[in-house]
Amino acid sequence: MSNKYEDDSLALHTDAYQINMTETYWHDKMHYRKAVFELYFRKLPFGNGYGVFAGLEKVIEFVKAFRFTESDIDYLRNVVGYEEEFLDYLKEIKFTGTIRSMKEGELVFGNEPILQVESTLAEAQLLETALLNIVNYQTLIATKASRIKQVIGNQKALEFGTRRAQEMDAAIWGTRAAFIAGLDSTSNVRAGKKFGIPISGTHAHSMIQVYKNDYIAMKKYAESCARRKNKVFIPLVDTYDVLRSGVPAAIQVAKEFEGKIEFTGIRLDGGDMAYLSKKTRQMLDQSGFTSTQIVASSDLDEDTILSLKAQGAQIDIWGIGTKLITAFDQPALGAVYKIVAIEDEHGKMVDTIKISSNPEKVSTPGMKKLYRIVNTLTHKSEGDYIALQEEDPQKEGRLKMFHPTHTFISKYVTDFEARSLHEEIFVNGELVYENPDIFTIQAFVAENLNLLWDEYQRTLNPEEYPVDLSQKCWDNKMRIIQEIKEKVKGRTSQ
Ligand SMILES: Nc1ncnc2c1ncn2[C@@H]1O[C@H](COP(=O)(O)OP(=O)(O)OP(=O)(O)O)[C@@H](O)[C@H]1O
Ligand SMILES: O=P(O)(O)OC[C@H]1O[C@H](OP(=O)(O)OP(=O)(O)O)[C@H](O)[C@@H]1O
Ligand SMILES: O=C(O)c1cccnc1
Repeated sequence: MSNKYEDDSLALHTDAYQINMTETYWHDKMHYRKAVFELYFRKLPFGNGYGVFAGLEKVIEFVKAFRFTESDIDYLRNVVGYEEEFLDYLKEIKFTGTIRSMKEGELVFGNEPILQVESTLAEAQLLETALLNIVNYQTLIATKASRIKQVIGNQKALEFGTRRAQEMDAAIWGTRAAFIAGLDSTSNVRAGKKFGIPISGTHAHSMIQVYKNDYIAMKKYAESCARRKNKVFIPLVDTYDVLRSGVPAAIQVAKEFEGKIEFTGIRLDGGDMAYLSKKTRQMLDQSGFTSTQIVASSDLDEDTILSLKAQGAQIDIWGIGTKLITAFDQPALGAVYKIVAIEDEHGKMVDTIKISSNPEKVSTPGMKKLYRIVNTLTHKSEGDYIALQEEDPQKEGRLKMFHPTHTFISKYVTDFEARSLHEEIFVNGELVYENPDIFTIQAFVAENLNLLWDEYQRTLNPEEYPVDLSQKCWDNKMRIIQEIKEKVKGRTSQ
């Protein structure tokens, strides 16, 4: 081992600047002031019409365990040399605040708070990097998986990506995110054990290469399948020649082992999979194996799957690896963590804002609540609605919803239910929320998608889903922007 520190606590899984800022606040006696931060992204990934939130389970694990260990303190002393009293303060720090969050599997859109941290300034600041790290990755993968699932429909999808994932944690948590967004199983056995995700597995080309012959390898494999409880036999048929060797060998072995194995499928991993799957289907059917399914894998994503389906490929099950687990076409979600309110010297909460020349990047100040406005006649969502904490949109008989930058785009909604999208996860440092099991979360995603019109769900050029501010929230934002402009003007004219 290249280091002399005995543990690897996660409190240091942060950017150095977070500790630098915390030290400044501590020295200035600002560290204990109450602050509110919000985590959100601005733009949906992959041009998708919605995102699927994942990451809360790991956020809970992280916050629960958040403590600097002796060796963390030693390390900070040795490499930065922070003053001892500050290190003493860090030694004692743990999370004492409140976290509100969307539930895992909730649909999420740009510019709405996924998660809010209300705590001391120091604690809230020190959580930033890890929270973003977790939510950015898992939400990205869940969203990619949901796109793939849109195209696959009711057919089965198997997650195969571990070998290509950006390291071990990404494989484990990525496959969990993919499962909650609608995939059916994982090839990662540890993820199966850790999260209860169903596991599945066929075999690799190497096994055929070892025996140098499709028929002999498949026969040996069938013998071992026959010894297993589930008896499942899914040979890979494309090592040498799909139609002349792989499929005929699989059929021959399946006939010889009839009653001893379950010939549930064959796997195709290359070549022209539209053509090969159609021919394979014919061969299986002609041999009486009409219920044996065709599994396809090989660099699949929503585009290749859509194209294969359009070509009439006879594929029943899709194995998806690299392009899903690495979010190949967009490797990062840009979620940010912004302070929206801070306690002043009189104990009063004051709203804060970050101005940008790009209107879409100006943060929305204040402590806010997030609602999904569900039309009670159509049972579809009219959009999401961000209101100030003291407001209750459900009390409005006629709710005005308008676009926060193009305000002339507006509508009134009358028959609606304003569903609050935030749950309390921690209250005053206590964990008060129990995350549901992964099957419940998966069902929750499907339920949530039912609330969205198809126009928001298509994978290509979906309609923009409304995420609106209440009039009061919008007025508050404009007032604060105006105040800041006045202040800046005052300074430049001095
Ligand atoms: N009929 C098809 N239409 C569109 N895309 C296809 C079709 N058949 C296969 N593909 C996709 O084309 C790509 C195939 O690329 P490539 O030819 O490099 O791989 P391969 O045939 O699997 O070869 P190998 O097995 O040697 O890696 C994969 O992404 C695969 O999913
Ligand atoms: O293509 P992906 O979507 O990433 O799916 C996973 C891939 O991993 C395996 O290939 P690999 O070449 O690693 O091993 P093999 O010898 O089993 O083909 C498998 O055959 C898939 O092609
Ligand atoms: O079980 C499989 O077929 C599998 C697993 C991981 C990667 N590729 C294929």
